[in-house]
Amino acid sequence: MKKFSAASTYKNDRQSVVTIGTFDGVHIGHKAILKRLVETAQKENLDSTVLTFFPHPRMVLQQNVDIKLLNTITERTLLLENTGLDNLVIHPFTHAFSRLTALEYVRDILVNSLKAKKIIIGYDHRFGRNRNANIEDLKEFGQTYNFEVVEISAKEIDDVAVSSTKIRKALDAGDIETANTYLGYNFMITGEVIKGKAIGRTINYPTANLKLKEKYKLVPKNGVYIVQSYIEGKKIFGITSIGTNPTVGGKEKTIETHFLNFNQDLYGTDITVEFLKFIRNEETFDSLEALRKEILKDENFALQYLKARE
Ligand SMILES: Cc1cc2nc3c(=O)[nH]c(=O)nc-3n(C[C@H](O)[C@H](O)[C@H](O)COP(=O)(O)O)c2cc1C
Ligand SMILES: Nc1ncnc2c1ncn2[C@@H]1O[C@H](COP(=O)(O)OP(=O)(O)O)[C@@H](O)[C@H]1O
Repeated sequence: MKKFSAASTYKNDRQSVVTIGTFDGVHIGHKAILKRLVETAQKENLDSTVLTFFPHPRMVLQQNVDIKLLNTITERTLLLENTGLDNLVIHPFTHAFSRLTALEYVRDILVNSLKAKKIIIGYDHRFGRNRNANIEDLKEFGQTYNFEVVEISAKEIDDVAVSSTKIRKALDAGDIETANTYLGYNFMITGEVIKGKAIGRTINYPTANLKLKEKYKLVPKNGVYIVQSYIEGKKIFGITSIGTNPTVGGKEKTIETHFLNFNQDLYGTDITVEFLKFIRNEETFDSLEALRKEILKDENFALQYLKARE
């Protein structure tokens, strides 16, 4: 897959079949569209091209809204790459871009830059300044500029019944199983292991504290989860606590994982934690000993759950 950091840098002799969207999550609904894109391109001897935007339009247009995304741009890029497409254009979504008229957008970006011969798009897609234009307008532009519009119907979209919003809501409620089913992979968070208060080891539960690079990454609701990671290529299960650690008087939100049957220095390394199941809400305990006993229960619950899955 070739990656381009703006439509203006796109270079290609071949014409393309294009699909456009934010694709946050690259979930099973997105994957159905992307599969169609790649298959159409192969059949018609065109390049398959995805036009996506970063930052998320709402991060730019509604700056007071603290929008959280299912994927970092790195994750989105990797997930899109795995669909087998030829070209990924990550176009900077700026105020200036949002002010382009429908005509300017179609002519300059889709036709002149991306050489669109065919555009596969959802029935409710809107574009151009103030989202003024719709799919019927796009079809008209197609007659002027000689491209075809393939509409994905409401039924096709409803049949999948998946949306990034539904997945965000599931994660906000700690419903990892629903989120993972819709995503088609395990929801994950990547960060660098940093030093914490070094209390964990004193209760025999050392925890790798993750520092996230991206402020906009969605973190599931506070609580305790069963997770898995790949450390030096080996799958290791763990129990993750998300929250402010009220028992030890914490204030900042932390994401910390105790890996099961594991003893290794992880400071400074990048770790990806894949979420498998919610165990319980975060609680305030009277003592560290009471917390230790509860974590022991969490550990046993996780071991049983993982054993039953085998
Ligand atoms: C599985 C697990 C469950 C946890 N549950 C809670 C909890 O319910 N309440 C709480 O205050 N802290 C909870 N913690 C966080 C501990 O307070 C924290 O790991 C401990 O203070 C060590 O912090 P440190 O990494 O800064 O040394 C939990 C930690 C783990 C690993
Ligand atoms: N089973 C384990 N799970 C998580 N971290 C472990 C484990 N064994 C050793 N470690 C190491 O111990 C560190 C955590 O110890 P801890 O006492 O909780 O200190 P901190 O407060 O700095 O996180 C981890 O960052 C990692 O380097």
